[in-house]
Amino acid sequence: MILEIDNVSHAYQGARKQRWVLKKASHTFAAGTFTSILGPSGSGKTTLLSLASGLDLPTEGTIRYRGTDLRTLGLGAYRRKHAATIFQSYNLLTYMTAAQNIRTAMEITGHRSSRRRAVELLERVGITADDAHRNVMQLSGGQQQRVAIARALACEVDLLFADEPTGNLDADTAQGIIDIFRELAHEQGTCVIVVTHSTHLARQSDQALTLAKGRITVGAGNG
Ligand SMILES: Nc1ncnc2c1ncn2[C@@H]1O[C@H](COP(=O)(O)OP(=O)(O)OP(=O)(O)O)[C@@H](O)[C@H]1O
Repeated sequence: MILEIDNVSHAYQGARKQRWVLKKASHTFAAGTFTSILGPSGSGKTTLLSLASGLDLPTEGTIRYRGTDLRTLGLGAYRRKHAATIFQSYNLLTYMTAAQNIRTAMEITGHRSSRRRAVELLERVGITADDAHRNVMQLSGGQQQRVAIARALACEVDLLFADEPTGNLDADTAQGIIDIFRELAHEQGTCVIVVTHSTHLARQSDQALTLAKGRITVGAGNG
């Protein structure tokens, strides 16, 4: 298994006491699968994603990448080498062009920065060569989302996380993004894990999980 969430509990410190958001959540994820995670607002989906993508360590329990505890692997190394995340807000560098954003990600993750490869990756997600050289702030929300996906592809990792990737997009653009995720999982063997409120997206994933009461259950549930 590429990723194991093993009895993970997570608490945030409140004014007076700790508030447990995850309570002994467990699940294992295989390479080459596209998984959606549904659940009511506030159920801890983003928290689970941030732990699984190595932004923070769980209060209790273990997360393993190919059998190794992330504590042993180191969160920084895990994020650089194995896990890419597409955030709700895209987190693009706003003073750069789309291609420059991709090249920066290549440099940060230790890949050779190449203008040609950056444009290739952008074209793969439907950004034209012309748009690749425009400042990202001149692109639409859907295009910025695609740039964020191309940036994740540039990292050449085998785990891809996305938080509400189709939330602000029209139906056609959203479908294009879902198709990219399916292709990445099924043709490149990437493990794609997406947090969403969209049952349309969940129906097209290989596996829908629901987070409720701090635990993960298999199936789309009522979330
Ligand atoms: N950094 C933090 N500090 C304290 N509490 C937090 C923090 N992040 C999240 N929470 C709380 O943890 C709970 C779960 O939040 P989380 O964002 O993980 O839920 P979610 O399922 O992703 O919600 P949504 O669907 O609305 O995005 C919420 O009650 C939230 O207020």
